[in-house]
Amino acid sequence: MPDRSEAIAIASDHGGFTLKEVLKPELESLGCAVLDLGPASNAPVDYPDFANALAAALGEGRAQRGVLICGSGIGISIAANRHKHIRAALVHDALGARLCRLHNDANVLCLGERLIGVDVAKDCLKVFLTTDFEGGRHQNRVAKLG
Ligand SMILES: O=C(CO)[C@H](O)[C@H](O)[C@H](O)COP(=O)(O)O
Repeated sequence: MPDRSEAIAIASDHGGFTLKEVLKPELESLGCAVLDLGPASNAPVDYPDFANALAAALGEGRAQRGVLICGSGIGISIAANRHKHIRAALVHDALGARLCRLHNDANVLCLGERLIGVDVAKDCLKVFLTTDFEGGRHQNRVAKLG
């Protein structure tokens, strides 16, 4: 289980709003404090604004890891990875969620609401939160990401 003191920030655009609302109680049931950075409805918004808000929350220590959702997961992951302290992984299944933690020490999970089902998304979330970075040969590689 995740560290109970860990806060997880979550944000989306309109294309990821419904899945964001589904995953919030999942995060709580996993013992995480949830920092919802919006949006508050599925009215059209621009995904970079929400990726930037989440990056700021992690940079300021208001959350330790994050979840970002848009329609495909692509735009919001691109936006998040423009921040040096963010390692955002766009994931489509539990194996991807596991590998992005084991090998890449990803600190942000990105999902595409229009591409994956709710149960797969819940699996990805749980695996992302419960898998530790392997370190070892991966440590230097991750350090070289900047
Ligand atoms: O950024 C994306 C695609 O790379 C996301 O899927 C967005 O949610 C999507 O582009 C939003 O599209 P919409 O037609 O404006 O709903």
